[in-house]
Formats: sequence, structure tokens, C-alpha cells
Amino acid sequence: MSLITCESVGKSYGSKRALNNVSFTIEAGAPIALVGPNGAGKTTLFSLLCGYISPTDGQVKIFGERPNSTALLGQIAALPQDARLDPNLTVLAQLVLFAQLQGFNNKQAKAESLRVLALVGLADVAAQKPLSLSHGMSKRVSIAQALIGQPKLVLLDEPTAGLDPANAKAIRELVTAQSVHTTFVISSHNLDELEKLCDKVLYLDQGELNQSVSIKDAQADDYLTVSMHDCDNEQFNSLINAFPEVLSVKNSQHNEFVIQYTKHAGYQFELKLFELFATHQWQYHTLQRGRTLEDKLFS
Ligand SMILES: Nc1ncnc2c1ncn2[C@@H]1O[C@H](COP(=O)(O)OP(=O)(O)OP(=O)(O)O)[C@@H](O)[C@H]1O
Repeated sequence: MSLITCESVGKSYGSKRALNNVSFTIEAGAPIALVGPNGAGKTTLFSLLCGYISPTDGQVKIFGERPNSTALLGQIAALPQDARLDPNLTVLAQLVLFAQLQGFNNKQAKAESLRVLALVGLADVAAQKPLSLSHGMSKRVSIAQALIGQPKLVLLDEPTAGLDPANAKAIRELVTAQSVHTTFVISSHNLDELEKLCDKVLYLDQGELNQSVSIKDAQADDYLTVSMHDCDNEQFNSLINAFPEVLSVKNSQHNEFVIQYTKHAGYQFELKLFELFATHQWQYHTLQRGRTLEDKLFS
């Protein structure tokens, strides 16, 4: 059975249509990205999946159940964008409280809270109150809270927003490790990050599901994305375009080129590229097979 099924889902807030005719199916497995501009309806979709609000039209099912069904108790968790910890309770006390709400007894709740705190690398702050924690640590505690009871589905709204690179990396590693038994749906504006984490991307725009893109799709080998240190862009363009296997070259952004080429050219084409770089003493910064997520969504 599919993990999430949305059929013709719409949501209106009074006269404001936040989601319109959204349909998709998600199977359990690798993390899924939810992308879209501000106001696209991402938080609304998360709220529908969590059962905080009900759709105006259509239906949402999780493992075949309505999101607020008691059959799903403990199976779905969410990190809201504006998650706040209770400033009056220690980190451990509030996690224990949430574990108890999920049905753990006192002893199990404490053990489970310490387990999830260890997962996010914060076992040593159990006795502290939230005001003594940094922003990144608070976010990790909120993620620990979402992992209580090892839910099958975890929705993360902007999990790394405002975090320093080390904290953001720690969260990405945590998501990857937990993906063995938990499916994450991650809303973020950080496309580079989503590209590292996810296989599939749902792109919402003005309340409509505009695209559903597979990051590791079969067509990836038709493109190379190369970022150059320094080269003459015009000369680069014309010399690459002169290769018979090249179908198009696009200067996607400063010093970055997306080269589309015929699939049968294979590795030989890459060797020709390197020879060209050597001849002109051009240094490349990165060479990536396929296109970036940004290019797939916005080109
Ligand atoms: N409670 C509400 N009442 C009225 N309008 C709302 C409400 N919640 C959201 N909206 C509107 O619905 C639309 C979708 O909002 P939503 O918060 O779901 O978008 P979002 O993609 O999460 O945006 P962001 O990236 O800025 O967080 C917006 O136009 C927003 O103003």
C-alpha cells in the first residue's frame, strides 16, 4: 500500500485558494523533497498530511487511512517550520512528555527520549532548558522529538533553515541514516541540499503541483554540468558546440555550463572534454553527470 495518496486535493482559506487539484502518490523509501516559492502551499500540504487541517476538496490518505485516524497514532511526525520548545521544561522533560502522549510509560518514555537525543548528538543537553541552547541545537531537539517512537513518516518543514554548515550537515546525515526505516518528506528552499538527500521532488507553484521530478532519472547521462574556474565563455560555448555529439550548451549561470549530448557518446565524450580543457589550460571546478535540480526545475 502506498505511503501517501493525495487525490484531487484542494484547500481554501475563505476566498484564498491555497491548494488546487493536487494529486500524487508516494511510496515508502528514500526522502522526498517538497519545493516551491513562498506561498506555494507547502505548509498547507504538510498540515493536511498531519491532519491539523482538512482538505476542502479531494482526499488525503496515509497507509490508506485519513491523516487524523487513530490507526496512525505514532506513525506520522512533523517538524513544523516554527517549532518551539517549552522554555520552562528541560529538554528531557519535554521529550518524555511527548513520548508519554504517544503511549510510552514513564520508564520507556525516558529511555526513548534519551535514544532520540543520542541520535541527534545531544545526549549531554538532556538536563538543560531550551534557552541555553543555540538555534541549531534547538532545531536538533525538535527533530529528536519528531523521531520519538520511530514513525514511518516524518515531515520536515525547513529543517536546516538558519543553521550553520556543520549543523546542517549533521541533520542531513541523520536523515540519511534514519531513512532505512522512516520516509522523510522535506520542504526546503535549499535545492543543493535536497539534491544530496532526495530521489524525488514535488514542485508546488501557486497551489498547483507543477512538476514531479526524479533526481536520479534515467536521462541523467544525457547531460553534463560543468563549473569552470576561469575560461572564455564564448570560446567555451563555440568549441563545445562543435563536437558532433553535443546537442546543446547552455551557460546556466556564471561559469556554469549544462551540456546536452547524445547518450551513445558515453565516456569518450568526457575524455574529449578533458583534452579540450588541457589544450586551453582551462581548469574546471566541478563536473557533474546530469543536471542540477535547479536547472531541471527552472530551465
Ligand atoms: N490560515 C490561513 N488563512 C488564510 N490564508 C492562509 C492561511 N495559511 C496560509 N494561507 C495562504 O495560503 C497560501 C499558501 O500558504 P503556505 O503557508 O501553505 O505556503 P508555503 O509554500 O508554505 O510558503 P512559505 O515558503 O513562505 O512558507 C499563501 O497565499 C498564504 O497566504
